[in-house]
Amino acid sequence: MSSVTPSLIISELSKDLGPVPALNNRMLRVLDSVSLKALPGQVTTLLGSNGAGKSTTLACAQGLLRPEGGTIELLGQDPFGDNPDLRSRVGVMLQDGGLPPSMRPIPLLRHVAGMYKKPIDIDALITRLDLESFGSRTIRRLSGGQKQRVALALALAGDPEVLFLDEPSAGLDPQSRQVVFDLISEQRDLGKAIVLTTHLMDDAQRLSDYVYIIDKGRTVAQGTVTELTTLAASEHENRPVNFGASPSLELPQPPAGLHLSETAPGEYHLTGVSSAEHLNWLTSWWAREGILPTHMNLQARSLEDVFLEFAQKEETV
Ligand SMILES: Nc1ncnc2c1ncn2[C@@H]1O[C@H](COP(=O)(O)OP(=O)(O)OP(=O)(O)O)[C@@H](O)[C@H]1O
Repeated sequence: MSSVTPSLIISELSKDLGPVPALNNRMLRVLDSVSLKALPGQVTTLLGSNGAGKSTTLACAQGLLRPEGGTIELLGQDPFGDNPDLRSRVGVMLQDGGLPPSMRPIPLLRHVAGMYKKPIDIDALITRLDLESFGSRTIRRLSGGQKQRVALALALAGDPEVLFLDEPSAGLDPQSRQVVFDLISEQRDLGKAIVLTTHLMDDAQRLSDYVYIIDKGRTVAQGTVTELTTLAASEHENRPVNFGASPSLELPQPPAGLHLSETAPGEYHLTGVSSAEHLNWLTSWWAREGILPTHMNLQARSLEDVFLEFAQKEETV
């Protein structure tokens, strides 16, 4: 990571919640040594399954939940300290919305914006998020996706330096999702530090500058999407190759660890590829037999592959 001053630094965070009846009313350790940094001008993503501890991490980072251990520095300050100005520099979109059910979205948004010294251009935001299309309804009558859009608008109202977005695309239709993604990217380009949570690999892959994979309350991996996908490729050793050639080729016996098959007439699939030698074996066979493939690709690993491997690895530890 670069030498830019992080907007958020979390070190060795631990948090207990409960008491939990299923644990004889003992407390449950939901965060265990989570550390992360979020830089301005970047989308930092906490990626993890349901219950991994993402929302709890965000709640601690915002000063809403006091941790049992570890330190948090938000815009250089202690989020639990007496610093009223800090709140106005941070925008929050909670998972459950936390919106007042009897209010209408637009008056609420204007009211909230009025509380900030330098609010964002509210009219432009209303248009971008198409809030007018359901503006006459109270919040309790809005759909889940409509509430999400209102919650995002409220988070942006004060033109904050740091944005905490808990599952920002949950429940959105494809069009609204695109609008939300565009808004997040624009805020990032304006230099805001965006910390978002998701369990959706596609969202993480599309939006993130830096990803922390959280599993069972621990940070199990971190890096840019490229770093994570290439790291896992070298560690876990399987980059399948697909190629097309004449149908029903006589397939040679590949070296140990590789498996070659014809998946459809003229379509072939080689799994277990983990080194240049494996590709050399493949192309040597082609050269020997005079095979010129019609197409070939080395299957890129997705964040999902990486995520599943880390989650599996944790289970077997
Ligand atoms: N008040 C509570 N008492 C006991 N356990 C709790 C409480 N709140 C949350 N938990 C537990 O803490 C763990 C982490 O929850 P958290 O909401 O942080 O996960 P998450 O990663 O945000 O999940 P999701 O993607 O489902 O929102 C879960 O196992 C959850 O059941």
